[in-house]
Amino acid sequence: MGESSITRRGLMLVLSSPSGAGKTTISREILKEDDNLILSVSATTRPKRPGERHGVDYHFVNDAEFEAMVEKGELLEHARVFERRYGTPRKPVEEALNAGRDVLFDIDWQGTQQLSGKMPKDLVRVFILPPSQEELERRLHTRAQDSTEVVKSRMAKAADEMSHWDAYDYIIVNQQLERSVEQVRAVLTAERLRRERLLGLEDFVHRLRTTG
Ligand SMILES: Nc1nc2c(ncn2[C@@H]2O[C@H](COP(=O)(O)OP(=O)(O)O)[C@@H](O)[C@H]2O)c(=O)[nH]1
Ligand SMILES: Nc1ncnc2c1ncn2[C@@H]1O[C@H](COP(=O)(O)OP(=O)(O)O)[C@@H](O)[C@H]1O
Repeated sequence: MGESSITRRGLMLVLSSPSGAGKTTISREILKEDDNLILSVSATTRPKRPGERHGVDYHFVNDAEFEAMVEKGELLEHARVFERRYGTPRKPVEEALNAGRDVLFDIDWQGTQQLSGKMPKDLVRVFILPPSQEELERRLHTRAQDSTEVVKSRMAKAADEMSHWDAYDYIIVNQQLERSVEQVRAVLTAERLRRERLLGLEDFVHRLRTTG
């Protein structure tokens, strides 16, 4: 039996949420069990939290280094969040997509908006909401790596961030973690089958229809 000759361009799976809703936790679960999905590691000027690793969680850079990346056009998108700068390195993304690999982005609504303008066909946008305001606050405290002051400022911003839900294709309320993870997987499974992403389909069907 021959293999089907259908291949596919990679897709860009964007996960956004107000800080603390659970997107980092969900991303890690998805990445663990998906060989064709890689994480886009952003550059940021924010300080490293305990447990975070340079080049794995973020590329931790200073303001001058970040500005140099912007100047050289090395970032696909960039934005300011909580007074810090964040951006997506372009090269790894382009290489992955061309190789048929999918890329997961943990970026905010500003970055999503920029990518929507640049690469609308490759983009699948998922917005994650907390089940309630109380639970969001509880999760921010549980994470316990930010000062009370930072938690307060993040709660204040959450209301603003959540107003951008309508710029996303899929909305997931992260109540039970396992269920949310399943839901993101379902989106990924379906989006991978979209006709527009498939390459070599005409030839494949032509051969299926040719007798002899
Ligand atoms: N536009 C943009 N946003 C990013 C990027 N990397 C991270 N973010 C967003 O910046 C915000 C703060 O991220 P972080 O400091 O890691 O705190 P978190 O809220 O615990 O994830 C989150 O909303 C991220 O999605 C990026 O490369 N571009
Ligand atoms: N479904 C869930 N139920 C309970 N706690 C959760 C759930 N999802 C995430 N958390 C917890 O909430 C906190 C914030 O999650 P995190 O993934 O860091 O959020 P984000 O990346 O959106 O800022 C973490 O302590 C995490 O373990």
